[in-house]
Amino acid sequence: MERNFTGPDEYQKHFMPKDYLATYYSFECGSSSETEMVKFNLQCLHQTFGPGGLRGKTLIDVGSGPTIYQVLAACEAFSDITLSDFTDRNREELQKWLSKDPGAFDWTLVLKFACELEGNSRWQEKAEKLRATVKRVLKCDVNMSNPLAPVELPPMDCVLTLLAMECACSSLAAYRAALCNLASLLKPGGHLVTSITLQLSHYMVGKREFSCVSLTKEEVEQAILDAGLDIEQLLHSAQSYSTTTAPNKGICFIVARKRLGP
Ligand SMILES: C[S@@+](CC[C@H](N)C(=O)[O-])C[C@H]1O[C@@H](n2cnc3c(N)ncnc32)[C@H](O)[C@@H]1O
Repeated sequence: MERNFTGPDEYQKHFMPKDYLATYYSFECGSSSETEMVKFNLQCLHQTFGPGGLRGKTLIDVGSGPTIYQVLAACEAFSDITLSDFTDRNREELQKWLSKDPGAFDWTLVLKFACELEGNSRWQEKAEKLRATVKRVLKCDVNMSNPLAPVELPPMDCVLTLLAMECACSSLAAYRAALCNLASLLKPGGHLVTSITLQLSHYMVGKREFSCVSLTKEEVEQAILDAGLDIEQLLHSAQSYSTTTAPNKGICFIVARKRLGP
């Protein structure tokens, strides 16, 4: 394990959903680096799950954090969505939005942008559709061979994970092992959809610094192949966060398919 790795206990104690959401998802000043990163992911997700894209019944989003933007496109293509995260606070924040708690984060601007991509303006209907499609919110740890233990779900049609694996893993070896853990949740022929910030060593949540494993595009590609998946699409962008919040060097969005045999 690398020095100064932010492990599960620190996430549980110090990762504050409100600080994370305020920094990365305020979506207010249209041209901030943070907003552009959200738009990049929403555009890739729309391409992946929009017309002619992936379809299926079951999808799990792993390392959801306190966010729902990542399943706005997928809820039109999958009928049973599971959200999951390691920390209690993040799962509580998700439940607040799902149950329309008045203290929940306001996703209106992001919902409107996702609907614009789909060519409709009915963002309230989209919110209701997503609430109806999310069937459960589970605890997960990507570093365990069954990340959902003790829960066991039937093999999934799709595993989604955005901006989480590089935060949850202490080294390249741990990232490679965690990808195998995620692949084990998939049916043969099922899809992994992932977005990874490249060469990011740490990021800020409020005044706290959280570590990441710094990955290159080539390391991510090789890890996916070695986890038994074929890459069907890879979108690489130089887009990055503000250097003071998360000094990454680009981002990679990948769609990969689990091989049918060994
Ligand atoms: C940068 S946030 C990403 C959240 C969200 N997916 C997004 O796109 O904004 C990283 C997330 O990884 C989660 N995490 C950290 N360690 C983890 C682990 N071992 N297993 C699963 N999730 C973990 C954290 O709780 C946090 O929500």
